Amino acid sequence: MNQHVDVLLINIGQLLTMESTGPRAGKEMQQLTVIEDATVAIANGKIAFIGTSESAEPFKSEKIIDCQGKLVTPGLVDPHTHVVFGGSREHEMALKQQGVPYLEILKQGGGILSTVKQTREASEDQLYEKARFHLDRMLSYGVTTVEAKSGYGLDVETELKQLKVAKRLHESHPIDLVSTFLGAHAIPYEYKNNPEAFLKEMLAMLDHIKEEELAEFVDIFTETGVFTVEQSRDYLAEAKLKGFDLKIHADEIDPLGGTELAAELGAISADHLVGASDKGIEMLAKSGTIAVLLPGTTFYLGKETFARARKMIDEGVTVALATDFNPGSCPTENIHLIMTFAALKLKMTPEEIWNAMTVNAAYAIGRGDTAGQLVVGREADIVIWDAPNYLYLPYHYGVNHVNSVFKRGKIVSKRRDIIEDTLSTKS
Ligand SMILES: N=CN[C@@H](CCC(=O)O)C(=O)O
Ligand SMILES: [Zn+2]
Repeated sequence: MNQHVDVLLINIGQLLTMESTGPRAGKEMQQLTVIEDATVAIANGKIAFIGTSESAEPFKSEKIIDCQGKLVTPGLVDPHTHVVFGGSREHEMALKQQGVPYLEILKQGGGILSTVKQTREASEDQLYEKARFHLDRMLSYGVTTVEAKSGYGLDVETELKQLKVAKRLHESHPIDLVSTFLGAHAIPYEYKNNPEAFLKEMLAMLDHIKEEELAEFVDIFTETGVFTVEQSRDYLAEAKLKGFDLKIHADEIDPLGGTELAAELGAISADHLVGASDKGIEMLAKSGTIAVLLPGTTFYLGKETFARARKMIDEGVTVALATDFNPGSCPTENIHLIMTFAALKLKMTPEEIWNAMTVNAAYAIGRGDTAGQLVVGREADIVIWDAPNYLYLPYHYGVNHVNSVFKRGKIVSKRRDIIEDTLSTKS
């Protein structure tokens, strides 16, 4: 008897399974399992079959989707975003054009601190609606799992408000959200002359955050004029003792040594890394700390020098890519654009880019076992692309290539009606 499944995707031109037993480091990032002329069967929200059409057993389904030779992949994972925030910062564009540096705007009370003011003023519901709008857009780009940082409160009440919004969105939005506590994102005005006392106040929140399951990771912005390497080390060591995995905004603008610190503390990821030293890169390769690179930010900050992705990969580092979506240094949800930046500015190959946005991105936020791969028995988070092959996305830039997005086997975003759903049986 033909096995009954809920959805059958047939006539897939190219299928990337991204199947992997762990994060892919260095040269392994060149590996890609590509199945030509493939079929995927979905039952109870999970993948029931994946393979060539020829090898597919006869299935029965009320929903057969003819993929018309298109590319099909796992849902993308965005492992570094600041998606919950109030307001916007378009007025900073003119300052940028005049050449005022990012850290100077922050020093003058703008930048992150401007978003802090707007986030403090917003109600929980306002923040929820605004973040939902941005998440809908991310979903439309084929992103099915997202990391979300707090860090625009810099006080107990607003940091908790942001984390609660992320939790509510995780429960209500098709995208899965993974939360990071970034209370140490900047020094608030109230603590201008006493950053240590501020860090203490943020650390005092950790027990409550753990109890209420409001975040899995603790992050800090280690940067000139923000937190020093020494302050970051003490802060993160304490967070680790309290059972949190660690992340660092490391060497984004000035090469202070945040990369080395991330490796030393066994952080799950070190993010940005534009100024990472040779030693830092070597240490990342040894510690297995994932390098989350954010070329959209480097572009938007108007920098000429990008993170040394080639050196990292050549030396055996595990690299992931993310949008860094936020209202200041990278206001875009367009992860396809990040693919193109990764190709042209980081000189990453298409194979490395796909690994960096699926398998490795999932491992960078502790979701390696559930997201970023299409494997029998896993949840069916799948994207059908209006593209003939995986090379096409970094190549044709600046636009949205998604045809349809499935989350747990259900279509949650459908941009084009060219796929025919037919009521029939394939045997
Ligand atoms: N650099 C620190 N944090 C963010 C930017 C936040 C902002 O400018 O609002 C980042 O990752 O780029
Ligand atoms: Zn960030």
